[in-house]
Amino acid sequence: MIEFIDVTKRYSRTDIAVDRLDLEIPTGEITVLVGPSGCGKTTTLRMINRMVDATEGRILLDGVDVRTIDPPTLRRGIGYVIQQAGLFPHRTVVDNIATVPRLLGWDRKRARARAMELMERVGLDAGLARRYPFQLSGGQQQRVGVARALAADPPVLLMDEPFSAVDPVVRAGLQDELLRLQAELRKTIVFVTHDIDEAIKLGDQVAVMRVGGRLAQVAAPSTLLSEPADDFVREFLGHDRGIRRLSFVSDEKLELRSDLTVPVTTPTAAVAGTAAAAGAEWLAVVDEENRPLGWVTPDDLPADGTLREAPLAPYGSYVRGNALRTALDAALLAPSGCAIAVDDEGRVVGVATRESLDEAMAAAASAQSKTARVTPKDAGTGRRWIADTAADDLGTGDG
Ligand SMILES: Nc1ncnc2c1ncn2[C@@H]1O[C@H](COP(=O)(O)OP(=O)(O)OP(=O)(O)O)[C@@H](O)[C@H]1O
Repeated sequence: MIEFIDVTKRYSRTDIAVDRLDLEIPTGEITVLVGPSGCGKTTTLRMINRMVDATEGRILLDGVDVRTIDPPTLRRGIGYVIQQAGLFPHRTVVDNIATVPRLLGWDRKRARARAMELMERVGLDAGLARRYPFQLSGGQQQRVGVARALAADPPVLLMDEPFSAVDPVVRAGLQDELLRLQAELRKTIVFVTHDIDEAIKLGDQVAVMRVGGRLAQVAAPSTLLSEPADDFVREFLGHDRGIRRLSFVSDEKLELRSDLTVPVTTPTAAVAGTAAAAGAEWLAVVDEENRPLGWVTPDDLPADGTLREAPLAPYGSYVRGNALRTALDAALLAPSGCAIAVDDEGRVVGVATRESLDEAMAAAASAQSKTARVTPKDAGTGRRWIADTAADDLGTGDG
Protein backbone atom coordinates (compact mmCIF):
# COMPACT_ATOMS: atom_id res chain seq x y z
CA MET A 1 0.00 0.00 0.00
CA ILE A 2 1.04 3.57 -0.64
CA GLU A 3 0.05 6.05 2.01
CA PHE A 4 0.12 9.84 1.90
CA ILE A 5 0.12 11.26 5.40
CA ASP A 6 -0.51 14.99 5.63
CA VAL A 7 1.63 15.66 2.56
CA THR A 8 2.24 19.19 1.31
CA LYS A 9 4.29 20.31 -1.66
CA ARG A 10 5.26 23.94 -2.06
CA TYR A 11 7.29 24.94 -5.11
CA SER A 12 7.75 28.38 -3.54
CA ARG A 13 6.54 30.00 -0.37
CA THR A 14 3.27 31.06 -1.93
CA ASP A 15 2.86 28.33 -4.53
CA ILE A 16 1.14 25.35 -2.93
CA ALA A 17 0.81 22.50 -5.44
CA VAL A 18 -0.45 19.87 -2.97
CA ASP A 19 -2.06 20.83 0.29
CA ARG A 20 -2.11 18.48 3.29
CA LEU A 21 -2.98 15.36 1.35
CA ASP A 22 -4.10 12.22 3.18
CA LEU A 23 -4.65 9.34 0.80
CA GLU A 24 -4.42 5.56 0.93
CA ILE A 25 -3.61 3.77 -2.29
CA PRO A 26 -4.44 0.07 -1.89
CA THR A 27 -2.18 -2.64 -3.24
CA GLY A 28 -3.24 -4.37 -6.44
CA GLU A 29 -5.86 -1.78 -7.35
CA ILE A 30 -6.16 1.18 -9.68
CA THR A 31 -6.37 4.56 -7.98
CA VAL A 32 -7.16 7.42 -10.32
CA LEU A 33 -6.25 11.03 -9.52
CA VAL A 34 -8.57 13.34 -11.40
CA GLY A 35 -9.18 17.07 -11.35
CA PRO A 36 -8.83 20.29 -13.33
CA SER A 37 -5.55 21.48 -14.79
CA GLY A 38 -3.03 22.58 -12.18
CA CYS A 39 -4.71 20.88 -9.23
CA GLY A 40 -1.56 18.96 -8.33
CA LYS A 41 -2.16 15.51 -9.84
CA THR A 42 1.24 15.17 -11.49
CA THR A 43 3.02 16.54 -8.43
CA THR A 44 1.22 13.97 -6.26
CA LEU A 45 2.23 11.18 -8.63
CA ARG A 46 5.85 12.27 -8.82
CA MET A 47 6.22 12.45 -5.07
CA ILE A 48 5.71 8.68 -4.98
CA ASN A 49 8.86 7.93 -6.99
CA ARG A 50 10.65 11.02 -5.68
CA MET A 51 10.91 12.85 -8.96
CA VAL A 52 9.52 15.54 -6.66
CA ASP A 53 10.13 15.53 -2.91
CA ALA A 54 7.37 16.47 -0.50
CA THR A 55 7.88 19.65 1.51
CA GLU A 56 6.02 18.29 4.52
CA GLY A 57 4.40 15.04 5.55
CA ARG A 58 5.29 11.46 4.77
CA ILE A 59 4.69 9.03 1.93
CA LEU A 60 4.90 5.40 2.95
CA LEU A 61 5.44 2.54 0.53
CA ASP A 62 4.50 -0.66 2.32
CA GLY A 63 5.17 1.16 5.56
CA VAL A 64 8.57 2.56 4.56
CA ASP A 65 9.03 6.33 4.15
CA VAL A 66 10.08 6.83 0.51
CA ARG A 67 12.54 9.51 1.60
CA THR A 68 14.63 6.82 3.27
CA ILE A 69 14.99 4.95 -0.04
CA ASP A 70 17.44 6.29 -2.59
CA PRO A 71 15.66 7.26 -5.83
CA PRO A 72 17.28 4.69 -8.19
CA THR A 73 16.39 1.79 -5.84
CA LEU A 74 12.91 3.20 -5.32
CA ARG A 75 12.27 3.59 -9.05
CA ARG A 76 13.31 0.02 -9.80
CA GLY A 77 10.07 -1.09 -8.18
CA ILE A 78 7.96 1.63 -9.78
CA GLY A 79 7.11 1.67 -13.50
CA TYR A 80 6.36 5.07 -15.01
CA VAL A 81 4.29 5.78 -18.11
CA ILE A 82 3.75 9.28 -19.47
CA GLN A 83 1.79 11.00 -22.19
CA GLN A 84 3.19 10.36 -25.69
CA ALA A 85 5.01 7.39 -24.23
CA GLY A 86 8.38 9.18 -23.92
CA LEU A 87 10.15 6.49 -25.91
CA PHE A 88 13.82 6.67 -26.85
CA PRO A 89 13.65 7.73 -30.52
CA HIS A 90 16.89 6.03 -31.59
CA ARG A 91 16.10 2.65 -30.06
CA THR A 92 13.94 0.00 -31.68
CA VAL A 93 10.69 -1.04 -30.05
CA VAL A 94 12.22 -4.19 -28.59
CA ASP A 95 15.20 -2.30 -27.21
CA ASN A 96 12.97 0.41 -25.75
CA ILE A 97 11.02 -2.24 -23.84
CA ALA A 98 14.22 -4.02 -22.78
CA THR A 99 15.75 -0.83 -21.34
CA VAL A 100 15.08 -1.44 -17.65
CA PRO A 101 15.93 -5.17 -17.63
CA ARG A 102 19.25 -4.26 -19.35
CA LEU A 103 19.90 -1.60 -16.68
CA LEU A 104 19.23 -4.29 -14.10
CA GLY A 105 22.01 -6.35 -15.65
CA TRP A 106 20.02 -8.90 -17.64
CA ASP A 107 21.92 -10.18 -20.69
CA ARG A 108 20.68 -8.94 -24.05
CA LYS A 109 19.06 -12.22 -25.04
CA ARG A 110 17.01 -12.56 -21.87
CA ALA A 111 16.01 -8.90 -21.91
CA ARG A 112 14.85 -9.16 -25.53
CA ALA A 113 12.93 -12.37 -24.83
CA ARG A 114 11.16 -10.56 -21.99
CA ALA A 115 10.45 -7.61 -24.29
CA MET A 116 8.92 -9.88 -26.94
CA GLU A 117 6.74 -11.53 -24.32
CA LEU A 118 5.54 -8.12 -23.15
CA MET A 119 4.79 -6.97 -26.69
CA GLU A 120 2.35 -9.83 -26.96
CA ARG A 121 0.88 -9.02 -23.55
CA VAL A 122 0.08 -5.44 -24.49
CA GLY A 123 -1.32 -6.42 -27.87
CA LEU A 124 1.57 -5.42 -30.13
CA ASP A 125 2.38 -7.48 -33.22
CA ALA A 126 5.83 -9.10 -32.98
CA GLY A 127 6.55 -7.75 -36.47
CA LEU A 128 6.85 -4.24 -34.98
CA ALA A 129 9.80 -5.19 -32.76
CA ARG A 130 12.49 -3.80 -35.10
CA ARG A 131 10.69 -0.56 -35.86
CA TYR A 132 11.60 2.79 -34.39
CA PRO A 133 9.04 4.80 -32.40
CA PHE A 134 8.42 7.29 -35.24
CA GLN A 135 7.28 4.35 -37.39
CA LEU A 136 4.43 3.55 -35.00
CA SER A 137 0.95 5.01 -34.50
CA GLY A 138 0.20 6.97 -31.33
CA GLY A 139 -1.72 4.04 -29.87
CA GLN A 140 1.11 1.63 -30.62
CA GLN A 141 3.61 3.99 -29.01
CA GLN A 142 1.51 4.06 -25.83
CA ARG A 143 1.45 0.27 -25.77
CA VAL A 144 5.24 0.25 -26.04
CA GLY A 145 5.32 2.74 -23.16
CA VAL A 146 3.19 0.43 -21.02
CA ALA A 147 5.27 -2.61 -21.98
CA ARG A 148 8.47 -0.76 -21.11
CA ALA A 149 7.10 0.23 -17.71
CA LEU A 150 6.14 -3.39 -17.01
CA ALA A 151 9.42 -4.89 -18.19
CA ALA A 152 11.05 -5.27 -14.80
CA ASP A 153 7.74 -6.46 -13.32
CA PRO A 154 7.46 -3.60 -10.80
CA PRO A 155 4.68 -3.93 -8.22
CA VAL A 156 3.75 -0.27 -8.67
CA LEU A 157 2.88 1.53 -11.89
CA LEU A 158 2.52 5.31 -12.16
CA MET A 159 0.67 6.50 -15.24
CA ASP A 160 0.48 10.22 -16.03
CA GLU A 161 -2.21 10.94 -18.63
CA PRO A 162 -0.86 8.00 -20.64
CA PHE A 163 -3.70 7.89 -23.16
CA SER A 164 -4.52 11.56 -23.62
CA ALA A 165 -2.58 12.06 -26.86
CA VAL A 166 -4.56 9.52 -28.89
CA ASP A 167 -8.01 9.74 -30.47
CA PRO A 168 -11.08 8.59 -28.50
CA VAL A 169 -11.46 5.23 -30.27
CA VAL A 170 -7.82 4.23 -29.80
CA ARG A 171 -8.02 5.56 -26.28
CA ALA A 172 -10.99 3.34 -25.42
CA GLY A 173 -9.05 0.36 -26.78
CA LEU A 174 -6.02 1.19 -24.64
CA GLN A 175 -8.22 1.54 -21.56
CA ASP A 176 -9.80 -1.88 -22.20
CA GLU A 177 -6.34 -3.36 -22.69
CA LEU A 178 -5.13 -1.87 -19.42
CA LEU A 179 -8.08 -3.38 -17.54
CA ARG A 180 -7.45 -6.75 -19.16
CA LEU A 181 -3.77 -6.59 -18.22
CA GLN A 182 -4.56 -5.47 -14.70
CA ALA A 183 -6.95 -8.39 -14.18
CA GLU A 184 -3.93 -10.62 -14.84
CA LEU A 185 -1.16 -8.62 -13.19
CA ARG A 186 -2.85 -6.95 -10.20
CA LYS A 187 -0.37 -4.08 -9.99
CA THR A 188 -0.77 -1.11 -7.70
CA ILE A 189 -1.57 1.53 -10.30
CA VAL A 190 -1.79 5.27 -9.76
CA PHE A 191 -3.31 6.85 -12.83
CA VAL A 192 -3.57 10.59 -13.52
CA THR A 193 -6.19 11.98 -15.86
CA HIS A 194 -8.36 15.06 -16.25
CA ASP A 195 -11.07 13.00 -17.95
CA ILE A 196 -13.80 11.96 -15.55
CA ASP A 197 -15.08 9.23 -17.87
CA GLU A 198 -11.63 7.66 -17.99
CA ALA A 199 -11.40 7.92 -14.19
CA ILE A 200 -14.74 6.20 -13.69
CA LYS A 201 -13.97 3.47 -16.19
CA LEU A 202 -10.53 2.62 -14.85
CA GLY A 203 -10.58 3.42 -11.16
CA ASP A 204 -11.20 1.00 -8.33
CA GLN A 205 -11.10 4.24 -6.39
CA VAL A 206 -11.10 7.79 -7.71
CA ALA A 207 -9.53 10.74 -5.92
CA VAL A 208 -10.97 14.07 -7.07
CA MET A 209 -8.62 17.00 -6.51
CA ARG A 210 -9.37 20.70 -6.70
CA VAL A 211 -7.06 23.57 -7.63
CA GLY A 212 -4.86 24.42 -4.70
CA GLY A 213 -3.91 20.77 -4.31
CA ARG A 214 -6.77 19.83 -2.02
CA LEU A 215 -8.40 16.42 -2.05
CA ALA A 216 -12.12 16.94 -2.60
CA GLN A 217 -13.27 13.32 -2.34
CA VAL A 218 -11.92 9.83 -2.65
CA ALA A 219 -14.34 6.99 -3.27
CA ALA A 220 -15.25 4.09 -5.52
CA PRO A 221 -16.68 5.39 -8.81
CA SER A 222 -20.25 4.33 -8.06
CA THR A 223 -20.14 6.09 -4.68
CA LEU A 224 -18.69 9.20 -6.26
CA LEU A 225 -21.57 9.30 -8.72
CA SER A 226 -24.26 8.54 -6.18
CA GLU A 227 -22.89 10.66 -3.36
CA PRO A 228 -20.69 13.54 -4.51
CA ALA A 229 -19.24 15.14 -1.40
CA ASP A 230 -19.92 18.75 -2.43
CA ASP A 231 -20.85 21.09 -5.25
CA PHE A 232 -17.34 21.07 -6.70
CA VAL A 233 -17.36 17.29 -7.12
CA ARG A 234 -20.94 17.35 -8.40
CA GLU A 235 -20.05 19.94 -11.00
CA PHE A 236 -16.87 18.10 -11.97
CA LEU A 237 -18.86 14.91 -12.52
CA GLY A 238 -21.08 16.89 -14.86
CA HIS A 239 -24.66 16.76 -15.93
CA ASP A 240 -24.33 13.19 -17.21
CA ARG A 241 -23.82 11.90 -13.69
CA GLY A 242 -27.17 10.09 -13.68
CA ILE A 243 -26.40 8.34 -16.97
CA ARG A 244 -22.88 7.46 -15.85
CA ARG A 245 -24.25 5.84 -12.73
CA LEU A 246 -26.13 3.36 -14.86
CA SER A 247 -22.76 1.80 -15.71
CA PHE A 248 -22.82 0.48 -12.17
CA VAL A 249 -26.37 -0.76 -12.05
CA SER A 250 -27.20 -4.29 -13.10
CA ASP A 251 -29.71 -4.97 -15.86
CA GLU A 252 -31.02 -7.96 -13.91
CA LYS A 253 -34.35 -6.37 -13.10
CA LEU A 254 -34.84 -4.96 -16.56
CA GLU A 255 -37.95 -6.66 -17.91
CA LEU A 256 -37.72 -8.20 -21.35
CA ARG A 257 -40.60 -8.95 -23.67
CA SER A 258 -40.57 -12.04 -25.84
CA ASP A 259 -43.50 -11.09 -28.09
CA LEU A 260 -41.81 -8.25 -29.94
CA THR A 261 -39.73 -10.28 -32.38
CA VAL A 262 -40.74 -11.51 -35.78
CA PRO A 263 -38.87 -13.97 -38.06
CA VAL A 264 -37.45 -12.58 -41.30
CA THR A 265 -39.42 -15.27 -43.18
CA THR A 266 -42.73 -13.67 -42.11
CA PRO A 267 -44.93 -12.42 -44.99
CA THR A 268 -45.13 -8.62 -44.86
CA ALA A 269 -48.93 -8.91 -44.90
CA ALA A 270 -48.84 -10.66 -41.51
CA VAL A 271 -46.75 -8.01 -39.73
CA ALA A 272 -49.61 -5.65 -38.93
CA GLY A 273 -51.49 -8.45 -37.14
CA THR A 274 -48.46 -9.44 -35.05
CA ALA A 275 -47.79 -5.83 -34.10
CA ALA A 276 -51.42 -5.25 -33.15
CA ALA A 277 -51.46 -8.42 -31.04
CA ALA A 278 -48.39 -7.17 -29.18
CA GLY A 279 -49.79 -3.65 -28.93
CA ALA A 280 -46.53 -2.38 -30.40
CA GLU A 281 -45.59 0.06 -33.12
CA TRP A 282 -42.30 -1.66 -33.91
CA LEU A 283 -41.16 -5.30 -34.11
CA ALA A 284 -37.60 -6.64 -34.05
CA VAL A 285 -36.83 -8.80 -37.10
CA VAL A 286 -34.63 -11.86 -36.45
CA ASP A 287 -32.90 -14.26 -38.81
CA GLU A 288 -33.21 -18.07 -38.84
CA GLU A 289 -30.68 -18.28 -36.00
CA ASN A 290 -32.60 -15.76 -33.92
CA ARG A 291 -30.03 -13.00 -34.43
CA PRO A 292 -31.33 -9.43 -34.75
CA LEU A 293 -31.53 -7.81 -38.20
CA GLY A 294 -33.42 -4.56 -37.56
CA TRP A 295 -36.74 -2.98 -36.68
CA VAL A 296 -39.85 -2.93 -38.77
CA THR A 297 -43.12 -1.04 -38.54
CA PRO A 298 -46.29 -2.16 -40.38
CA ASP A 299 -46.62 1.24 -42.08
CA ASP A 300 -44.91 1.55 -45.45
CA LEU A 301 -44.32 -2.19 -45.91
CA PRO A 302 -44.65 -3.64 -49.41
CA ALA A 303 -47.87 -5.64 -49.71
CA ASP A 304 -46.14 -8.75 -51.11
CA GLY A 305 -43.16 -10.86 -50.18
CA THR A 306 -41.53 -11.46 -46.82
CA LEU A 307 -39.58 -9.27 -44.41
CA ARG A 308 -36.43 -10.39 -46.21
CA GLU A 309 -37.19 -7.83 -48.91
CA ALA A 310 -38.49 -5.15 -46.54
CA PRO A 311 -36.49 -2.08 -45.52
CA LEU A 312 -35.41 -2.41 -41.87
CA ALA A 313 -34.57 0.35 -39.44
CA PRO A 314 -31.31 0.25 -37.45
CA TYR A 315 -31.19 -1.47 -34.08
CA GLY A 316 -29.00 -1.57 -31.02
CA SER A 317 -28.34 -4.70 -29.02
CA TYR A 318 -26.70 -5.37 -25.70
CA VAL A 319 -25.54 -8.53 -23.99
CA ARG A 320 -27.91 -9.59 -21.22
CA GLY A 321 -26.28 -9.63 -17.80
CA ASN A 322 -24.38 -6.35 -18.09
CA ALA A 323 -24.93 -2.81 -16.90
CA LEU A 324 -28.17 -0.95 -17.42
CA ARG A 325 -26.12 1.65 -19.28
CA THR A 326 -25.42 -0.80 -22.13
CA ALA A 327 -29.16 -1.36 -22.56
CA LEU A 328 -29.83 2.36 -22.59
CA ASP A 329 -27.08 2.96 -25.16
CA ALA A 330 -28.58 0.21 -27.34
CA ALA A 331 -32.06 1.70 -27.08
CA LEU A 332 -30.81 5.09 -28.26
CA LEU A 333 -29.73 3.57 -31.60
CA ALA A 334 -33.20 2.38 -32.59
CA PRO A 335 -36.21 4.40 -33.78
CA SER A 336 -38.38 2.14 -31.61
CA GLY A 337 -36.53 3.33 -28.49
CA CYS A 338 -36.22 -0.32 -27.49
CA ALA A 339 -33.05 -2.33 -26.81
CA ILE A 340 -32.61 -5.85 -28.11
CA ALA A 341 -31.09 -8.13 -25.45
CA VAL A 342 -28.88 -10.92 -26.80
CA ASP A 343 -26.94 -13.79 -25.24
CA ASP A 344 -23.18 -14.31 -25.58
CA GLU A 345 -23.73 -15.83 -29.01
CA GLY A 346 -25.69 -12.84 -30.24
CA ARG A 347 -29.07 -14.59 -30.15
CA VAL A 348 -32.07 -12.55 -29.08
CA VAL A 349 -33.29 -13.27 -25.57
CA GLY A 350 -35.90 -10.51 -25.47
CA VAL A 351 -36.63 -6.85 -25.98
CA ALA A 352 -36.39 -4.11 -23.36
CA THR A 353 -39.05 -1.51 -24.10
CA ARG A 354 -38.83 2.17 -23.38
CA GLU A 355 -41.25 1.69 -20.47
CA SER A 356 -39.19 -1.09 -18.88
CA LEU A 357 -36.01 1.00 -19.28
CA ASP A 358 -37.76 3.95 -17.63
CA GLU A 359 -38.83 1.76 -14.73
CA ALA A 360 -35.36 0.31 -14.23
CA MET A 361 -33.78 3.77 -14.36
CA ALA A 362 -36.29 5.16 -11.88
CA ALA A 363 -35.49 2.29 -9.50
CA ALA A 364 -31.78 3.03 -9.89
CA ALA A 365 -32.36 6.72 -9.23
CA SER A 366 -34.27 6.01 -6.03
CA ALA A 367 -31.22 4.10 -4.80
CA GLN A 368 -29.17 7.27 -5.21
CA SER A 369 -29.47 8.49 -1.66
CA LYS A 370 -28.47 5.20 -0.10
CA THR A 371 -24.91 4.32 0.76
CA ALA A 372 -23.25 2.56 -2.12
CA ARG A 373 -21.22 -0.51 -1.35
CA VAL A 374 -19.28 -2.05 -4.22
CA THR A 375 -18.09 -5.54 -4.89
CA PRO A 376 -15.85 -6.77 -7.67
CA LYS A 377 -17.66 -8.37 -10.52
CA ASP A 378 -16.41 -9.94 -13.69
CA ALA A 379 -12.86 -8.62 -13.41
CA GLY A 380 -11.81 -9.40 -16.96
CA THR A 381 -14.30 -7.41 -18.98
CA GLY A 382 -13.60 -3.93 -17.82
CA ARG A 383 -17.08 -3.57 -16.41
CA ARG A 384 -16.08 -4.66 -13.00
CA TRP A 385 -18.23 -3.03 -10.42
CA ILE A 386 -21.82 -3.18 -9.62
CA ALA A 387 -23.46 -1.17 -6.89
CA ASP A 388 -25.01 -3.45 -4.34
CA THR A 389 -27.16 -0.56 -3.28
CA ALA A 390 -28.84 -0.35 -6.62
CA ALA A 391 -29.20 -4.11 -6.76
CA ASP A 392 -30.63 -4.05 -3.22
CA ASP A 393 -33.05 -1.40 -4.23
CA LEU A 394 -34.19 -3.48 -7.14
CA GLY A 395 -34.57 -6.42 -4.83
CA THR A 396 -31.69 -8.43 -6.27
CA GLY A 397 -28.92 -7.72 -3.77
CA ASP A 398 -27.52 -10.64 -1.87
CA GLY A 399 -26.38 -8.78 1.19
N1 LIG B 1 8.51 22.62 -11.09
C1 LIG B 1 7.57 23.49 -10.70
N2 LIG B 1 7.89 24.68 -10.22
C2 LIG B 1 6.96 25.56 -9.78
N3 LIG B 1 5.62 25.29 -9.81
C3 LIG B 1 5.24 24.11 -10.31
C4 LIG B 1 6.18 23.15 -10.77
N4 LIG B 1 5.49 22.05 -11.19
C5 LIG B 1 4.19 22.34 -11.00
N5 LIG B 1 4.04 23.57 -10.46
C6 LIG B 1 2.74 24.19 -10.09
O1 LIG B 1 2.08 23.35 -9.16
C7 LIG B 1 0.70 23.29 -9.42
C8 LIG B 1 0.28 21.84 -9.67
O2 LIG B 1 0.87 21.35 -10.86
P1 LIG B 1 0.69 19.87 -11.37
O3 LIG B 1 1.48 19.71 -12.62
O4 LIG B 1 0.95 18.94 -10.27
O5 LIG B 1 -0.86 19.87 -11.70
P2 LIG B 1 -1.73 18.89 -12.58
O6 LIG B 1 -3.00 18.72 -11.86
O7 LIG B 1 -0.97 17.67 -12.90
O8 LIG B 1 -1.99 19.77 -13.87
P3 LIG B 1 -2.24 19.33 -15.42
O9 LIG B 1 -3.51 18.55 -15.44
O10 LIG B 1 -2.37 20.66 -16.10
O11 LIG B 1 -1.05 18.56 -15.83
C9 LIG B 1 0.47 24.20 -10.62
O12 LIG B 1 0.04 25.44 -10.13
C10 LIG B 1 1.82 24.31 -11.27
O13 LIG B 1 1.97 25.53 -11.92
